Amino acid sequence: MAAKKIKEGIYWVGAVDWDRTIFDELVTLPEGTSYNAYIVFGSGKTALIDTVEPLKGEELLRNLKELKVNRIDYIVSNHSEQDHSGMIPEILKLYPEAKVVTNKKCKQMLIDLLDLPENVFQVIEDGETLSLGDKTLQFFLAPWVHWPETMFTYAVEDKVLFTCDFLGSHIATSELFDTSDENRAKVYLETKRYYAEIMMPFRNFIKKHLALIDKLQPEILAPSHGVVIKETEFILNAYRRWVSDEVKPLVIIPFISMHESTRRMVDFLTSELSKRGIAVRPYNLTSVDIGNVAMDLVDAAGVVFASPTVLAGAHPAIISFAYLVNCLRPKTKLATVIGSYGWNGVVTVKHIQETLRNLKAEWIEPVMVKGLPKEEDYTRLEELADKIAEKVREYASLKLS
Ligand SMILES: Cc1cc2nc3c(=O)[nH]c(=O)nc-3n(C[C@H](O)[C@H](O)[C@H](O)COP(=O)(O)O)c2cc1C
Repeated sequence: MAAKKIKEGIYWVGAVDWDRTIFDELVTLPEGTSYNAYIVFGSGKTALIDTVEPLKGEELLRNLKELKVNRIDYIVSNHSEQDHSGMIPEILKLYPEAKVVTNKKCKQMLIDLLDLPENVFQVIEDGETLSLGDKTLQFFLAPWVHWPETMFTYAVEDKVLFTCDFLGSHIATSELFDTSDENRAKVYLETKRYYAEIMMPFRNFIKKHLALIDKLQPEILAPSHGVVIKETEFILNAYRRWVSDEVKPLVIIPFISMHESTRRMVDFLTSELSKRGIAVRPYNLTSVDIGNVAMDLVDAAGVVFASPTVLAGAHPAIISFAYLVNCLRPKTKLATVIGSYGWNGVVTVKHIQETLRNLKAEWIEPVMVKGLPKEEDYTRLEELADKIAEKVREYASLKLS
């Protein structure tokens, strides 16, 4: 994709990965992705802000050539992960006069990850500025979105904030900005997916970073994946909702069933919750896109883990999912377990609860059934639906922060 102008003297020079389907060997990419690098031409100096995934490095080099960039004074590194930093060694070869501008932690990580030598760095502190002549860059440490060394770079006069992974989305597009109506829904969805999969564990750090952005009042948010954002409030408001403690009256039921017993319980509970006016979404974990479940976890009030007992514990697919939920630390307020067993179902409940030790949710009494659910088991599920519905209403009506 050719270089694109953002403002006078500021250009997108990144790369678009149209057909990438998975990231970190974990996260699916229904819309592909992009690696956004930017160049800022001041009257005196030129700064490149982040680079791209080395597999797409040719695209970055082509864009620099197209813009006739014959000197780079600074390579600003907002984040040391290789999809943004991986081309720094190549850029240093082509522009040996350049200094890598970053914070102390990021410097060490770049040395560790890319084997860069000590002498290429210029270390900055939180809030420090760097003059490019008629343009100024200011750096703000923004730890844990999503690594400890992450930071933002602000083009002060132009009011463009380069946030690296923060506020990003995995979208491959030829559109630089998010302005078209058709694009809006996609940007919202993919930004939510990105938040759910990458940023959600860092909710409390993000609250602080949003407060900083409120102070800066940038006109443009330029993340390192997906579209560049002109309608800043559209994305910032979404983030504000996601990181708040408010939940929606939604219950998700991730489930596995080998011989249909657990599935019958899931179908029945789904219907009973729906009858009680609670939004509910069962997810069969054998075929689901985990990103979709993660998006619901952003604001669901409750999760019901539904599993058969297998070899003295829960089904491994449920445990694998529960492990992920434990890492993502959603704000889910209540949780419970349902499922079927042959001779001992207690172990299943314990296995799931132990896996979810980071989840700060209220645990509701589980319903475990021997074999297929019978009349009295359906009655227990009705009672469970009553309890869940009552609690969900209570939690979803609270304005917690
Ligand atoms: C491979 C396998 C291992 C099992 N291990 C246990 C077990 O350790 N403890 C137990 O109580 N039941 C065990 N069972 C029995 C199932 O939990 C029981 O059949 C249950 O009703 C299956 O639920 P489903 O129909 O939702 O798959 C096992 C079943 C299978 C197929």
